[in-house]
Amino acid sequence: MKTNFFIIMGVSGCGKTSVGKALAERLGWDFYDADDYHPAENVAKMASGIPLNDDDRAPWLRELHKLIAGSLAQGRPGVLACSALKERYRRVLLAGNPGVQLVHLKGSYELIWSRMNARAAHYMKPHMLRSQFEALEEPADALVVDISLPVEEIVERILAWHSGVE
Ligand SMILES: Nc1ncnc2c1ncn2[C@@H]1O[C@H](COP(=O)(O)OP(=O)(O)OP(=O)(O)O)[C@@H](O)[C@H]1O
Ligand SMILES: O=C(O)[C@H](O)[C@@H](O)[C@H](O)[C@H](O)CO
Repeated sequence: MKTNFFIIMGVSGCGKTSVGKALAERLGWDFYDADDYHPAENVAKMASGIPLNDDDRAPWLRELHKLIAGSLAQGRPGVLACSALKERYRRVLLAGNPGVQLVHLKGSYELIWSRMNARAAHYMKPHMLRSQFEALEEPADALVVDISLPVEEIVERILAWHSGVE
């Protein structure tokens, strides 16, 4: 199956936005950041230091599923940066959406912690990182890329995979 859509996933601060944008630019595909689709209540909850639960994420995931289905239906390939931490969340995103490839940006707690602390003001505060790792269920079917590499190199690896399988 030809890949028409990438979901760049992983815990907060793993580099989804940086890698997703750069990848979309290289491919000439549309870029979407799932953070832009959180309802205001979810952002307020995270900003107050409370992790989201399954119920908070459910409507957000349904919205993102529609987004992917809509872009595939229009024949517009895309890249979505989305935490997609649990298997059941990924099932919602992928249901009936063929040609979507997951890319898991994987790195240590310590590395991501240090990057989150260095990042300019963001509603997701570094102390929330523990809960992100607790929620994470690593996918078995993703392309896994090590985030200690520079963004450009991560993008090269995804592009190499993409050209190798098609
Ligand atoms: N491969 C990398 N090498 C060095 N720095 C990186 C890399 N990837 C991301 N960063 C930096 O780490 C920080 C977090 O990256 P980014 O915002 O892209 O992550 P994210 O997964 O989208 O985070 P969130 O989900 O919390 O929005 C940023 O300051 C970014 O510049
Ligand atoms: O599922 C979640 O808990 C959220 O999507 C978070 O991962 C943040 O929105 C994102 O990472 C921004 O920091």
